[in-house]
Amino acid sequence: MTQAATSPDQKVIVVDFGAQYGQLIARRVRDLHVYSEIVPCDVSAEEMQAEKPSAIILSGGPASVYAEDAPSLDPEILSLGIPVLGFCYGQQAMAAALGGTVGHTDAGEYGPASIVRTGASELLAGTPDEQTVWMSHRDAVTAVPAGFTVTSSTAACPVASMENAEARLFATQFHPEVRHTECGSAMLENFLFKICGLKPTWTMGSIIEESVAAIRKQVGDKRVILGLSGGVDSSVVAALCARAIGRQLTCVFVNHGLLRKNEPEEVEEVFTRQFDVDFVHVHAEDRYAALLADVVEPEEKRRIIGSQFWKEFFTVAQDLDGVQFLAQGTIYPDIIESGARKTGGKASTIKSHHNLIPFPEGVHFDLIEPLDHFFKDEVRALGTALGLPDHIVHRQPFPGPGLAIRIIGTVTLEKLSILKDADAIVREELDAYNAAVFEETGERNSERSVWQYFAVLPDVKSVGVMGDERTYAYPIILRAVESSDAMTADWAKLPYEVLGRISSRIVAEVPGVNRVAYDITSKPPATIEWE
Ligand SMILES: Nc1ncnc2c1ncn2[C@@H]1O[C@H](COP(=O)(O)OP(=O)(O)OP(=O)(O)O)[C@@H](O)[C@H]1O
Ligand SMILES: O=c1[nH]c(=O)c2[nH+]cn([C@@H]3O[C@H](COP(=O)(O)O)[C@@H](O)[C@H]3O)c2[nH]1
Ligand SMILES: NC(=O)CC[C@H](N)C(=O)O
Ligand SMILES: [Mg+2]
Repeated sequence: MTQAATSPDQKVIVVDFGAQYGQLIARRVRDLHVYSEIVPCDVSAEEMQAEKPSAIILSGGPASVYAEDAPSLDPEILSLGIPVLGFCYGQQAMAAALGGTVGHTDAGEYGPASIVRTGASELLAGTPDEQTVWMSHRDAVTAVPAGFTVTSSTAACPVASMENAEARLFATQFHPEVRHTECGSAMLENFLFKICGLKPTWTMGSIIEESVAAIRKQVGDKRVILGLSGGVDSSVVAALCARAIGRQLTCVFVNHGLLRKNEPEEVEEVFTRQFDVDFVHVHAEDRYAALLADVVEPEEKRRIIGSQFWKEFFTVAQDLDGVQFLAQGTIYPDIIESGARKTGGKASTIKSHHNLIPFPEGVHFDLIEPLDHFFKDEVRALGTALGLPDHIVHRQPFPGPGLAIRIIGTVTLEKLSILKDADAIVREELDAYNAAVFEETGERNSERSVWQYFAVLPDVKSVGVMGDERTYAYPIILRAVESSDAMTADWAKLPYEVLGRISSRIVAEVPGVNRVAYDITSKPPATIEWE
C-alpha cells in the first residue's frame, strides 16, 4: 500500500459498512483540516488500536443489522476509550453492539426530515432545536443502550440521534456528511474540535512536505516511470515526484489513438517545452486499434485498454536502467468506484478504472500512488500549491480509456473521427461559456459553471433531412455536468442559446451526424461517462 500523505499524530478513522458515499465522511473531516482514512468494517479492536486514531466514525451501509450476513462491529472498539460517532447503519450497529434494539419501520425515511431536540447534546450543541437533516433508512433504533439518552427525534423516527457523553459515544440516524443536512458540518466540528479536542493542522503545505519525503524514502536510488496523461492527477504526481527525486523520473505518455482532437500534440508541447522533465511519447495507436476491433462490452474495453497500458509502460521500462516503480495519478474515487481495492469495503463495482486492473502476466512494478487517498478538488488544491499553471489544474477530467468509452459499441476509425470533431466543438463552446461565467462570478466552480463536458457517440442512426435530402446518420449526445468530486453529479442547466449553438454547429460541421440530444440525467442514477 502506498501512502505518501498521512499525518499519524491526528487521524480520524472511518469504519466503512459499505455506504456508496461513506467516503464523503472522510472528505468532510478533511475539509475541516483533519486527516481521515477509511478501513473496512471487519477491523478488530486490536487492529484499530494499532492505527492510533484520535476518533472513529462509523458509516452507513446497505445491510440490516439483524440480517444473516450483516456486517457487525467488534464491540470492543466501543470501549477503547476513543470517541466514536456513528451515522445511520453506524448508529444501528452501535446500538446493537451495546444491547439496544433495532427494528424495521413500516415505511423508511428518504430525503429531508425535520428533527426536534429531545435532550441536552454535545454533538448538536449550538445548532437549532428544530432543523432539517437528510435521512435514508428503513431500520431504526427502538431502544437505546444503557447509559444513552435520545437527543433528537422525527415524527417517524424516535431515535434520530443518541449519545452517551460520558463514554464519548455519539450517533445519528441521519447523515451529517451530506450537504443537505443543514448543520452537518457544525455537528462534525463539535465532534472533532470540542468533543475530541483535535486541531485543524492538516494543510496543503504539510501534505506536500510529507508526500515528498515519503516518495524519496520509498524510491531510494531506483528509477521511476510515471504514466503521464497531461491530466490534473498525473501532472500533480509529476510535480511531486520531480520535487522528490528529480532526474530519477521518466514521464511516459501513451498515445492510444483514443485521445481528443489535438491532445497528443498539446501534451507533448507542455511537457517538453514548459516543464523540465524526461518525457517519452509512445505511439500505440495501431496496437490499440487492433485490440479493440469487435469489442462491444464496456468492462471488456476497460480491461483491454488497462492491460495494454501496463504492457506499454513495461516496454518503456525495459529500455531504461533500474526501473522498479510505476507512479500514477490514481485518486480516491477511482478506487472507490472500481470496487474493493484498498478500501476493502463492501461497495459494489460500478466500473473498472483502467489504472486499477491487475498486471498482465510478465509485467510487474511497485506502485507509487501518492494521491490514492485524495479527492479531485483536493488534488486541484495541491496542484495550485505546487505551482502548476491554471490550465492544467483546472483542466476537466478525461478518462484514461479515452474516447473508447464514449463510443457505444465497436470503436472504428470512422466513429473516432466523428466523435473527435463533435467533441472539439463541445469543448470550444463550453470552454468559452465557462470563461464567461468565471469572468462574471470570479469563481472557477460556481453553480453555473460546467465541471465536465463532452460528446458521446451512440450505436444508432436516425433519419433526418439536410438540403432537402434524406439523411440516415448518427446522433451525438451531449453530456455536461456539474460536480466537485465526480462521486455525484447533476446535469448542467445550460442556457438554451448555448445548447442551440452546439447543436447547430455539430450538425453543420461534422459529416455523418444529423441530430444532437442532451443527456439530462444526474449521477446517481446514471454515471458521468456512458460506459
Ligand atoms: N494516455 C496516458 N498515458 C500515460 N498514462 C496515462 C494515460 N492516461 C491515463 N494515464 C495514467 O492513469 C492515471 C489515471 O487517469 P486519470 O484520467 O484518472 O487521471 P489524469 O489523466 O491524470 O487526470 P484527469 O482525471 O484530470 O484526466 C493517470 O493519472 C495516469 O497516471
Ligand atoms: O482515469 C479514469 N479512468 C477510467 O477508467 C474512468 N472512468 C471514468 N472516469 C472519470 O471518472 C469520473 C466519474 O466517472 P463515472 O461517473 O462515469 O464513473 C468522470 O470524471 C470520468 O470521466 C475515469 N477516469
Ligand atoms: N443508509 C444507511 O446506513 C441505511 C441503514 C440500514 N440499511 C437501513 O435501511 O436503515
Ligand atoms: Mg485523464
